[in-house]
Amino acid sequence: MASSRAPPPDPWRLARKLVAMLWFGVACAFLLYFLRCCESEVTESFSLSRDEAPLGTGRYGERNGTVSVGADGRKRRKRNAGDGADAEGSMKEKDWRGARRLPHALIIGVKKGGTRALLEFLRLHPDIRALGAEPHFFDRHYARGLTWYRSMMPKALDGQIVMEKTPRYFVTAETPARVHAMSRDVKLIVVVRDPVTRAISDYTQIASKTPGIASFESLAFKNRSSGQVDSLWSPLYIGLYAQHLERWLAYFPLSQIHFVNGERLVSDPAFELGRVQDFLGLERIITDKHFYFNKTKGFPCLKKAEGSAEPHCLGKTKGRTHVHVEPEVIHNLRDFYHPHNLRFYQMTGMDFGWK
Ligand SMILES: Nc1ncnc2c1ncn2[C@@H]1O[C@H](COP(=O)(O)OS(=O)(=O)O)[C@@H](OP(=O)(O)O)[C@H]1O
Repeated sequence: MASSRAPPPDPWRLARKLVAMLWFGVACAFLLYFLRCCESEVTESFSLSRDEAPLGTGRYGERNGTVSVGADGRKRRKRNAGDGADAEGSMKEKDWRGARRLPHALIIGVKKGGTRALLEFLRLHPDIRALGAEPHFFDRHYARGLTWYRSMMPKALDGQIVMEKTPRYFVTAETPARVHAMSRDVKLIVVVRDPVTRAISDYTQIASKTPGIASFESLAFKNRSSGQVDSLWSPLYIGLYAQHLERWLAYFPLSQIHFVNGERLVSDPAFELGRVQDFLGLERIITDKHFYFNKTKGFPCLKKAEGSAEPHCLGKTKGRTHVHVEPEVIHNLRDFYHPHNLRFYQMTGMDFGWK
């Protein structure tokens, strides 16, 4: 009688099946990993080819149906009620979805004008992604190329404005042409402050790092007795705003350059922030509700810092006590800057009221 029992399984066949299944599993896992990993790179190379465009057209916002085109033709992310304060947090969660892009806006100066305060305040805006450090790309690291520069930028969603600040850009001769070569549409922001106070602030910082440095009074003049100012001494040279602006105007129209009043950034930060948000084509989200005046610091501070619930003032190197400078020297410098300031007011169409 024939047996009805099935023959025992062939161990080799079983092993081959198992190996094939294992390979299939490994291949699937690899494929999934590869797709996820490369998603941001695909977006990056996409935006790299769009270096000319001020706002790239990465696809994430579009896929979510959250991008609209504004009157200026720029794409904007639509914000839901409640978005804003926690937008940065949610951005961090979704960081892998963003793409690194070249900046759409630059704070190009001036040193000691209040550039850090402006950047810190702007970072509260959910449509701004700002690099914290100063990359010094256009003045020091230009040879590293735009790919390097782009890799320094924080990831941003479609419609978000990427920006950085390097105050030295305003005064370096080669920078305007280089910035223009990156993008003719980039928006430029300059925080200006009374050039005499700015020079003293600059010197105070230099002196804090240079023990034994000569006095401000002796460095400010080529010849103290004749009152001939040394306009090439860096703390004084930076304050020749009209001269520096002229170089930028050879490449960019005035309408593309926004001037922040450094004194008013201290006395009324919400006012200046409102103007900057308008200039950047952003909804006015940063308002006086975000600031309080810290009596100890003597400066406006943030009620809540970016990504935190804690109040935040700028560090010790911002808003420090200036070195004493003889009143007569201050008077001489005011006279020296007077015609330069008038020219600057004329060029910008703004009277900053420096004495
Ligand atoms: N809110 C707030 N808190 C502190 N400091 C403030 C603020 N707003 C503007 N400022 C002024 O910013 C000055 C420093 O300017 P910068 O940030 O451009 O300096 S730097 O070039 O980056 O070194 C700094 O200059 P000094 O007062 O001379 O230290 C401040 O006057």
